Amino acid sequence: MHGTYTQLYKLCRSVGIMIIGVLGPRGSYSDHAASLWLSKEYTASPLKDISLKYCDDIIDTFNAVILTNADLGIVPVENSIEGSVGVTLDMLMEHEIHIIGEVVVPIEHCLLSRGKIEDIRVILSHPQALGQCRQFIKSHFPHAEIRTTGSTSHAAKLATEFEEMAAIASRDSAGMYGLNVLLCNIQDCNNNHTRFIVFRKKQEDDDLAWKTCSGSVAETDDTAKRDLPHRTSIIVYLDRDRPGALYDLLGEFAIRKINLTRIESRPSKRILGDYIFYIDFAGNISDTIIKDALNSILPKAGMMKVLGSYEMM
Ligand SMILES: O=C(O)C(=O)Cc1ccccc1
Repeated sequence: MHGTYTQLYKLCRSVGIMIIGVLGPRGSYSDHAASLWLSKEYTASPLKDISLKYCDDIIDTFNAVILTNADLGIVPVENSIEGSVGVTLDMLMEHEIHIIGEVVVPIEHCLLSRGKIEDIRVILSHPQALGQCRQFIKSHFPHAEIRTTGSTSHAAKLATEFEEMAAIASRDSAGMYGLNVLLCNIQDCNNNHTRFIVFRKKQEDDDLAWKTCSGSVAETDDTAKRDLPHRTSIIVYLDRDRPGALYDLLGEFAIRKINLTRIESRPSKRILGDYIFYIDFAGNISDTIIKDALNSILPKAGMMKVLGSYEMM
């Protein structure tokens, strides 16, 4: 199976097709995020040059880029109701990837089924979607069996099999899989948005953009894009547990008036109570002030990984 995919990728690349890994099947929110991103980035070039590879889950989407040479991957990273997508953060730490863009997608979950509301015994969806509709499920279907799936569109596909099954998924996937929309906008807060990241495999010179000093070649590329507001994402591990270590690290941003847009901790998986930090901030790694901040953090950190700078949405 793996060999067949690899041959297919080689063929696509040889004829100039860009392959993008997303959560499948068709109709997932990741699929929608990919369309939005492509329409923004590739307005001039025809979409026939792009081929989406539908992956079973987020880990497979990373593998498509890391192992089977998909050019890009698009995965959810955080949601305004449910917070971080833990598996995405873990994969960002585990693999050598480079973030090149982000897409923010408004999410309106619907309850889809072949049957009627009173038939529903089983509710299927991606864990993030189930989390975003936790109160809805508890109040409307307190006795339903809950089953998790790799994506919301996979849930919709499965729900076509039995009338007692309902999927929490997008309105688009109802049309694609021939399901009825029983209820719409069922998430626990009206304002529901998910941020997706667009990434590729890390290249050797990606780190030169912040490791080289002012006036170097790396600093001068892509000047037009640098004028748009950018976000930079890094991962830091502090190694030695000491009072004020995080304060000290964050101070490097504060003294330069760099605006942090997100900070998230995740277990290091070494020992209980040991964490790595995911930090996003406004600015581009090609900017001198950002380079200075990163180069000042480097000696204070046990490990620092720069994930990339990309246009803010
Ligand atoms: O399952 C999907 O459709 C995804 O793309 C993951 C997801 C699930 C719920 C909200 C946003 C993204």
